[in-house]
Amino acid sequence: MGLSFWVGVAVVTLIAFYWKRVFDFIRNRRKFNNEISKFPGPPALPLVGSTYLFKWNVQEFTDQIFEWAGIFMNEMQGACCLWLGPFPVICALRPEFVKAILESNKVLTKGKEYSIIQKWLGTGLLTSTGDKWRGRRKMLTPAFHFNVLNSFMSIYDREAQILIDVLEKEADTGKVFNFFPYVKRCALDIICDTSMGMKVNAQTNPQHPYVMSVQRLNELSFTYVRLPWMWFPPIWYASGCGTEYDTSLKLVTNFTRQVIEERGTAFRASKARGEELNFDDAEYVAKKRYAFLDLLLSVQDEGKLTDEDIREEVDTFMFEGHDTTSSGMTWAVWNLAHSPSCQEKVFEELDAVFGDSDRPCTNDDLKELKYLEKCIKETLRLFPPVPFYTRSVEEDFDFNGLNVPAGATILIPPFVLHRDNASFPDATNFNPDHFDQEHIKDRHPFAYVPFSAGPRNCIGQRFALMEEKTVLSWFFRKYRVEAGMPWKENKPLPEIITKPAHGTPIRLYRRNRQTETQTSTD
Ligand code: HEM
Repeated sequence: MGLSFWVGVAVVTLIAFYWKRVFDFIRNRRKFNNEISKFPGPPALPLVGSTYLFKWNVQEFTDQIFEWAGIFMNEMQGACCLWLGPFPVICALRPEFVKAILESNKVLTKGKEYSIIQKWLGTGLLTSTGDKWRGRRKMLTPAFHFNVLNSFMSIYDREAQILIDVLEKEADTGKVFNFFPYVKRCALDIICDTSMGMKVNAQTNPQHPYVMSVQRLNELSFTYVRLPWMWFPPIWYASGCGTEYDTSLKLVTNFTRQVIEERGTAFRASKARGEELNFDDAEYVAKKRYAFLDLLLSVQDEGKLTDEDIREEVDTFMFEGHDTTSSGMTWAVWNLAHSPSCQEKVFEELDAVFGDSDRPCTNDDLKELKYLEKCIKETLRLFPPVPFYTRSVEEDFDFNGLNVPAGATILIPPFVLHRDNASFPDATNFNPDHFDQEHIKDRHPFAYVPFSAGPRNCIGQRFALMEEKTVLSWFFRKYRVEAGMPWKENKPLPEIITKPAHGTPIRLYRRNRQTETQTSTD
């Protein structure tokens, strides 16, 4: 008897043995497909889904997303289905649906795409779920106590001043240069110091191996998320991405482990001297200059965290806490470079608060910088640093009779929601007045969700706004910018973190009457 006979016998035996499971699987899959097929969406083929339609060029892909969103926004309560290979992704295109998802305590688990960053971040706050996430969220919330954030002001301020200094060489040359890498290194220095109490000095030492590896991990993670065939390890490794990812990962995680060890030794020594962590005493916190890591070490002392638990949380802050803010700041500079009248209003506000002094920026100053804040918020609207985020549906989710079956993924795309003219008149243009109180009150609160919302919102929101305001206040105290490329030519690339396709090409001028008069006659 030939091999095919025995294979046939094996298959029949397996089916006979597992018939109930096979039967349940087929029945559930049919029910699932039936539910999903009710959602409108671009055409899909078996196995490849809609990916065969995807434009290869990321910029063209961005345009394609907007085109599809425009078509499906007004159907099925703003829900449509995009098949990413064999996986259906339900996209939430209207604020009412977004609210139902983000406020729900049932849809808290992140989507499958987060698996690539899990290799780096483990199951830290961003990627964990269930009781682990709840426990960690409770544990980490005190780290964002306003006394702690206020104590970070001196770090934001110091790094902003270094940024101003390193930019000196670009000022008044009349040459176009890319501002983005400068602000990125500034944000990286800020997050290293605030989360680990460690200075990597990326602004003055850009070739630092840690700095370069963090950058590479972010880029490779996006390649993984966008190309579903990379989810198969043989292809991921054959492409070279897998090996490069692993090498960068080793370097980054070893660096964090070493910092934890060193800081842990210092922490235990101070504890032996009788010093206790106390966030309620503002003066004490300011003097001690805690990093997030110190809070984690104090919790470890109570036996609640291992070294590896601490590592995943520190790396989560590193991942979430610098690409996001640098994206926000670089786009803000880009927008203001294209809006001289708005830039002028920023100058007026800054001059009213600081005059021509070079004194540090304080938390009280930040409260005065209301127009700058509107510019930052408007930038987060047009170019949300996190362009989309996802949730895994673990039990059927009902919204006004619309059933999203268990097993589906829901995608929330601030990038699309924020450009809906129904919520933001003239939505594709930069206009800080969108954040005037009278406009905010007329808008659905979930039409604007750059930091997500509900129980899994961004824990670093206040940190981010304080950092961006401080750095930009220094930048515009010192410099005036002009755009080095037309607005429409520099499209946003909705990678894991939104980036400008051509960087941030600008010309920089010192803010003083003499040079401003000179450049205006150039
Ligand atoms: C402009 C800057 C920032 C933006 C736009 C932003 C945006 C977001 C968004 C949209 C989420 C939800 C992601 C999801 O559901 O998958 C999130 C979560 C998170 N963010 Fe941010 N973020 C920013 C800055 C920061 C900073 C500075 C930190 C830390 C210092 C931080 C730490 C986190 C953490 C830990 C989470 C996970 C929270 C949880 O699941 O409980 N973020 N952020």
